[in-house]
Amino acid sequence: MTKQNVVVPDVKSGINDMITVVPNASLFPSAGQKPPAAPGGYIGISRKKFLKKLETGGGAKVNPWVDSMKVSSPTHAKSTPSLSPNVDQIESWILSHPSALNMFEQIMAASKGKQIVMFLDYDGTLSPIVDNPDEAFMSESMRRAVKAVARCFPTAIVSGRCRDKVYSFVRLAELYYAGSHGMDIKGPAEGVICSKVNQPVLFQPASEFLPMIDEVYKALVEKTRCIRGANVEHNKFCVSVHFRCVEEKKWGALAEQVRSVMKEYPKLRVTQGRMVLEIRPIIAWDKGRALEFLLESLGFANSKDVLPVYIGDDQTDEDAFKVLREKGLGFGILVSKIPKKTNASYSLQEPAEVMLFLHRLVEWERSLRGQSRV
Ligand SMILES: O=P(O)(O)OC[C@H]1O[C@H](O[C@H]2O[C@H](CO)[C@@H](O)[C@H](O)[C@H]2O)[C@H](O)[C@@H](O)[C@@H]1O
Repeated sequence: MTKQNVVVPDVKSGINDMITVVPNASLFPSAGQKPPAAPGGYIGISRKKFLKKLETGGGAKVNPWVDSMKVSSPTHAKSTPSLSPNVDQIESWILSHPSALNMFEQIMAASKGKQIVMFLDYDGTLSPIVDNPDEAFMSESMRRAVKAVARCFPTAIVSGRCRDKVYSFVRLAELYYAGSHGMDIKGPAEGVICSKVNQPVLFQPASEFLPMIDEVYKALVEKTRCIRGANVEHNKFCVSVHFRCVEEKKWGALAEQVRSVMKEYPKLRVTQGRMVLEIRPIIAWDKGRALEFLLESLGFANSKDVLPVYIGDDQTDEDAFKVLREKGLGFGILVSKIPKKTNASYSLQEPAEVMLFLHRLVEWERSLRGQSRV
């Protein structure tokens, strides 16, 4: 196997999933290479303990892909007390990542004299996590909340999904959409002013990978056909292999099939999301770069007059949180019920709280403008 196709920069978990992060680790370490780093993103298990878990009887290493798949599984975490954070850890995490609802006034105080720009992840942020990715619908009340926010501030949806697919869920033409983990960016529909310079926005930095992604999608569908519950999703510039509905004892077989395909594609990498393996091009582009691109196209390149607020639940959202933190710009808000290592400043527990936060934003903006409350 070549070095390129073993890149696994992030392994994350999800909301109820006891997620862990394995930054810059390979899922398939080659000879002499260290096993994946400890789940540094997870609060509640030490690196030493995690490495120990990688060893089975006789010292044979468990397939690290399967291991990280297990660690990100709610059933696995629930049945493994050592993976659960204790009360002290939860309290200390809440102190360092307070609720964005409780801190609303402080957040708004920081926006004085600045243009707020909203960035919203989709799955797990605007819609609850469900078994079937095709049924991750957004509620009408959430749609109304996002629509109201977009009337007040430039608003973008930033998703791992194919842009058309996420648009079919959100159905609001006035938004910016960054699909395929930010590799497919489009501004609001024609007729809606979409940037300060009033130019349409369309950016696809991974176009040359389209044929390869089509090919790998077909190969993955074929190879995983025999594994009940496996679901391969074509996200245009990337592919998702879902294992949420695959029996845990089959995860090894699934990982093996994915590996057998991926070894032929050194220009693609695999990362892990919430019960999903994500296959995408090895290019220096992610949700963080998409955020920067959108701010620039809105006329806020290197500007201090902007306050971006990014809300997301996923490991891929960490790229955007990191950009905000490094630039000292705006705020990241992590949607999670459990402590996780994050670059976000604040937290919200679930999509219902995201909706409350959006409502408060709109009320705040309207009260500032002296408009009547709807
Ligand atoms: O960036 P996002 O908008 O959060 O997209 C990330 C992935 O979300 C979807 O998968 C996740 O949600 C599904 C529906 O709730 C769930 O079944 C799955 O287990 C989750 O991983 C989407 O299907 C993926 O293609 C996205 O990459």
